[in-house]
Amino acid sequence: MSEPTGADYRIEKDSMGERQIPASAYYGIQTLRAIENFPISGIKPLPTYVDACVLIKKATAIANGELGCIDQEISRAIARAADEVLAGKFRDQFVVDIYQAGAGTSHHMNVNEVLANRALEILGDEKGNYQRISPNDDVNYGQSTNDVIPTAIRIGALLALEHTLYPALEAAIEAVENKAVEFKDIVKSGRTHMQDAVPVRLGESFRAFGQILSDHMTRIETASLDLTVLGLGGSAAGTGLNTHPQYRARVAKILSELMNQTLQPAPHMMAAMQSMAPFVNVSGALRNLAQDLIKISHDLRLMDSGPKTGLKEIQLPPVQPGSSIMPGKYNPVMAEMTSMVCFQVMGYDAAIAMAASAGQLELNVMMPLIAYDLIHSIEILGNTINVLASRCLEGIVANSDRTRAYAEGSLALVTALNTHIGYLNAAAVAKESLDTGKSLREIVLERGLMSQEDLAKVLDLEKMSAMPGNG
Ligand SMILES: N[C@@H](CC(=O)O)C(=O)O
Repeated sequence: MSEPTGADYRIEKDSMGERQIPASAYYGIQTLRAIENFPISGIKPLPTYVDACVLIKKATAIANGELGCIDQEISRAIARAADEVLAGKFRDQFVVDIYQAGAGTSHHMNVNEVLANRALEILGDEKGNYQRISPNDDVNYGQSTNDVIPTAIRIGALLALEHTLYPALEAAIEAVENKAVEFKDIVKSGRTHMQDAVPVRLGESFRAFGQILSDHMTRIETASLDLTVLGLGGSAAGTGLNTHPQYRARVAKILSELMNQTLQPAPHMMAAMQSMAPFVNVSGALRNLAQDLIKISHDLRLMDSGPKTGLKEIQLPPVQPGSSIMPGKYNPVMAEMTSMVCFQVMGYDAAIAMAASAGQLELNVMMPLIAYDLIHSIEILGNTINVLASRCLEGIVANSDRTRAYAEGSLALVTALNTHIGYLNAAAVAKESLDTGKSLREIVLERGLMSQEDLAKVLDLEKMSAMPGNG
């Protein structure tokens, strides 16, 4: 980065020396060094992660102000600066690459510097006058990256779940449950091993999707309970050095109020700071959802395959021309995109697992990777499920003639004859039907295995495909 010139810069000083900082910048010298050290991915911190860090800084400023650890006026200025960032201002000032200093110290100092400089301006002072408000001594009073960042990952994940994933899952569940009702009488051939199996109802296939998704939502909600237990107040190593005795409880209470969610201090700060288990747990629940979502999106693609040479049991809503060369082609693009996002979530989960296992003694320095991968996982899954619901699931149309024809022609219907003519006789009927093209009905009657009347009762597709209790 080239140094700014003339009145365009201010001089800031840290333990390594002096540097020129662009006069307009709210970040400071430690952020500048991190920008230079980590030109890695070009990916800046996720807005939700910035929100999480800034919410924590607001809570710590209020707690430390109330406890007399920092000046009241400074506490109020930091809290106001935090509110401005939360309202969307200064977002371009959070600039450190996601692959950065272990533990997240660079991003953390970026947050401390932006809030200190904006708080200085709020008090009518100049940016960079750290004698008055210091990023380290005031904004970061009684805190360390080591307790702030694991807390920020918790808060960021909770925000992302609440704002993105849960509403999307609710919309998708509602969409497939509506389809379950709409398709309740539509009989289709079941398929196991990708071979003809006994008939089912298309509506039940969608009811199953709904149940699968709502079970995942419960699993994720259960896993996320761990995120509400905070190591904030442990400072550098979990002992709480430099914190007021009442700080832990007070900051958790203030953060709970800001989040409108019950958060509590961990029974053992060191454990909550060192162990990444809560993140692995949530990520595992996301991976689990992703795996079933892949299954569902693949099922949709299979059932929609065609239009002339595939199953075409359902029609997914066409949302864009599919081909750059083949006219009139509409591809199941929403389902395709869903699978890709799910693979990414599974990749993030593998990276999170490796990072989580790399803690040493008092700290796991791999937290920046966990922060990005976990929050991004939640958000891309949420965004995916949201558009999958509105642009695909809600508009699915059944091709009931096609499903009926497949179901009627399926050899697996002989399964219903097992209890009447025995498995071996039924297998012989199926084989003859496959070899000769004659219908199952015809062969059973020819062989005198059942009366026409009994056969009609047994080969009743509606009865065969009914779920117990659903008629
Ligand atoms: N991660 C730092 C602490 C901090 O940045 O506050 C360390 O343990 O050295």
